[in-house]
Amino acid sequence: MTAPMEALHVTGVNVTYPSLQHGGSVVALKDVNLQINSGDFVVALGASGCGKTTLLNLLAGFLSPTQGELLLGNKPIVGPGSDRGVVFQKHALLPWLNVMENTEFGLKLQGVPKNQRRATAAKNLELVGLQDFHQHMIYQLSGGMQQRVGIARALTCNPAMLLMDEPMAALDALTRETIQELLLDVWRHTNKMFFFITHSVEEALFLGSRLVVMSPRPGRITHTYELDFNKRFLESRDARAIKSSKDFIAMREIILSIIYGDERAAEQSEPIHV
Ligand SMILES: Nc1ncnc2c1ncn2[C@@H]1O[C@H](COP(=O)(O)OP(=O)(O)OP(=O)(O)O)[C@@H](O)[C@H]1O
Repeated sequence: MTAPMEALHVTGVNVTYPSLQHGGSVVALKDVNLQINSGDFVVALGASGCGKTTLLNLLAGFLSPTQGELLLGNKPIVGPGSDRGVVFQKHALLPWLNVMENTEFGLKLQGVPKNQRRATAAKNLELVGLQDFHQHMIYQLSGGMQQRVGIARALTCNPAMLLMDEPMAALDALTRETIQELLLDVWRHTNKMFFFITHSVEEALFLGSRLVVMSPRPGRITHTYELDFNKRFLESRDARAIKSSKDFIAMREIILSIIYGDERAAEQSEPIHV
């Protein structure tokens, strides 16, 4: 069974939260518009508080917009669903279950027969290089291996879209690079929509086929860039050569100057309240 080839449309989305500090409301997202097609790897980057997690929570269906619309295919997003898999930063696996049981968990909840769900989970564990670790308990795995289980688990219900909120943030630099490369292989293999949040400009440039830069107060998308460093990696397999290339470094400096500018501006301003 392949995931349906459908696009995600975010149109005119605003989110305001009640502000505990100031009594009024905080505008977390303002007039956000975004389209993601099958095979797009969209990375969101921006200064702290620019609304990245709020946007991911909307896509996951954990949160509803104050205004605007989110459509996956023809269906409005009104809550979490098996058409979207989420990979969290950490602590999302069930420690009392082994690797296979964690990976097949979503299919078990759906009532899929054991043989069938084990076959699907095994395929996804192979995709992330954990074919020899089915029986391991989560505490027996390194942080990088745990994130591989997280990715396999998020893929197991064959979602149209994979949502990732800083999934590499807790990993050491070397493991992080290995998982970045693995993620690009998974992306090429599955051709799903990927939405990925990071604080690392280098990671964003390396992974994304589209980079959306967000700016805080109020949170909005201010810049969009189409990128091909990921495709260049998939052709050459030489991540170091790509990350040290002139155009990669030039793009990194452009993005850093935007984000540093936003951070300085945010330090000097109060959140926008309504
Ligand atoms: N539940 C909430 N209640 C009130 N305000 C919130 C809530 N969640 C987020 N905010 C505010 O909304 C804004 C956007 O927050 P969000 O977590 O989406 O940003 P972010 O870009 O993911 O930040 P970071 O990079 O620091 O994780 C911030 O000003 C934050 O303080």
